[in-house]
Amino acid sequence: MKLATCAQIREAETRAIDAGVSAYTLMETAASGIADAIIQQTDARNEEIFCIAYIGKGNNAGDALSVLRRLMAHGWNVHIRAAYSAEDMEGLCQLQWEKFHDAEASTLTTELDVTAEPTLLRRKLADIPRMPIVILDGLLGSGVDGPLKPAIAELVQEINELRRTCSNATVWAIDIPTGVHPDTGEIGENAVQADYTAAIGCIKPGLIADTATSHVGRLVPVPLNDLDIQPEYSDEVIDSPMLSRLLVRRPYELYKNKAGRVAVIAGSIGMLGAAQLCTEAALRAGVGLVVLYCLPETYPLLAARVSPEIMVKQVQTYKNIDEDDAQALLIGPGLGQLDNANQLALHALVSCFDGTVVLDADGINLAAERSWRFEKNHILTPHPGEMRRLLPSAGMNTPRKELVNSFLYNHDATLVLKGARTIIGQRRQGMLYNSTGGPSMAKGGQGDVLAGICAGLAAQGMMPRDAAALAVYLCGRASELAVSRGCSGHERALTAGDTLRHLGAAMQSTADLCY
Ligand SMILES: NC(=O)C1=CN([C@@H]2O[C@H](COP(=O)(O)OP(=O)(O)OC[C@H]3O[C@@H](n4cnc5c(N)ncnc54)[C@H](O)[C@@H]3O)[C@@H](O)[C@H]2O)[C@@H](O)CC1
Ligand SMILES: [K+]
Repeated sequence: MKLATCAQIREAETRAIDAGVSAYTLMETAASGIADAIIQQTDARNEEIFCIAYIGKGNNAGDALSVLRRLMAHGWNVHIRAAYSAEDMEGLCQLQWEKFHDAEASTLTTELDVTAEPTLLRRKLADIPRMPIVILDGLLGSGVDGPLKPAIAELVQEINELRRTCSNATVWAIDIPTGVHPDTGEIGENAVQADYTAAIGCIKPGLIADTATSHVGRLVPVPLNDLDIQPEYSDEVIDSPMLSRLLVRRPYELYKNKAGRVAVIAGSIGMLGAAQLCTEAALRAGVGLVVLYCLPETYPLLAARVSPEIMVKQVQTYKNIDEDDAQALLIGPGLGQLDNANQLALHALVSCFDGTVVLDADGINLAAERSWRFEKNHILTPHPGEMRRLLPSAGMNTPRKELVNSFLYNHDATLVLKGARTIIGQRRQGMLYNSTGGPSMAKGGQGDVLAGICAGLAAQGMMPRDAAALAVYLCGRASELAVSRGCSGHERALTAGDTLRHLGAAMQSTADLCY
């Protein structure tokens, strides 16, 4: 999904309305997408769900009320906390309030809590049986102007307090977390801490600012096709509509020698698992053949350990690798320190390799130490520490986008700067920001899986930037599915192996255009 400022989205809205689309239709389309996204992402498991909408008085509140009406129709228990009384609501918000009331006539759980003390709400929450709570932040959206007024600021605090104290509460910000500046990402004195932010029609640039990451949480792009946004940025947030074109159906006659081959140099004593994870990840990315090259000291250990589908070849030194058939070469996961001869051999191998080279972990450390030049067919997947080794002169607080730009100034490669909201950069191309994943992935082994998938996709013919974008998105999505489908149950319990085992489900969810 493209990036656009609040002013640009307002212009697009005016153009749409001039072309005959009503503001009400835009709101209903947005709300329908957001409600679908919430239902898709909420781990229902046949439980009842309690939803509280926090509303202001503008169109952002109108969106929240329209979403709430849909969730109520879906059988959820709903409740509203409003900053203002119904008479103060603006046009479309008031209309949505009336529609909500009409729809709600046959149910009994809703009230407009304008004056109620927060303690009443807490008592009410204590009374209801333990069930998942979804909190909607519909306080303020792109119409925000200046510091939050007290009526809004108080409810922001209440949302954050509920999130902090109720382990079963999930906060969904509608369009923007209230208190985060939509265009700059500056965080106000009070700002909602969201688990998900459903971005409507475009991504406001503030949502991908480093400062805003922990307030925005998982970005959920909700398309609004009636808006013809003309962005001045070429940067984009990766979403399933962007990637589904890459997951094409395979020809029936495909066989292993035509499905790509990856050569891997990974693993050392103490880090054998990295080789196991990255080779299996390449296989699961759909590649036909994976060959792992090992030095004599690791050969017997790795040969006994990696998946049976992997070919394991022993070489006395990396100079002896003669690999003409592979379309991708992956170097680095758990590789450890090499002697000088093997370092030189790897440089020579990379320099003459025509396919895609994926460098990760110790592969990056080696390249940084030896000041390798990176070319168009190279993908590097550094975490922030490895990035600092690639750019030793960069300041500690340099924004991540600037780090990527500094690197691309000197190198023609595709750079994947890992972290919350992984960034993918390539010269003369807009930056790509990932939307999937989360803190569940903060664990060893995830990078090995990512590197293996990158190499596996590239070996199947994907361009480096496409392979990197799809790999990053799939790893995040697979991790989310592993947590929500109960394989790891709680975000803390996820392992890289769980991510790997959910790769197929993530591919299907991406092809199905899930949020
Ligand atoms: N642009 C579009 O095409 C669409 C926008 N939609 C929604 O509309 C939202 C924008 O709606 P609005 O322009 O009505 O704006 P908001 O709903 O963000 O809020 C505007 C209201 O908040 C008040 N306000 C502004 N700054 C404040 C502050 N610091 N403290 C307290 N109150 C403050 C204003 O006086 C005004 O009453 C978007 O974020 C999105 O949720 C959707 O309905 C879909 C279509
Ligand atoms: K909001």
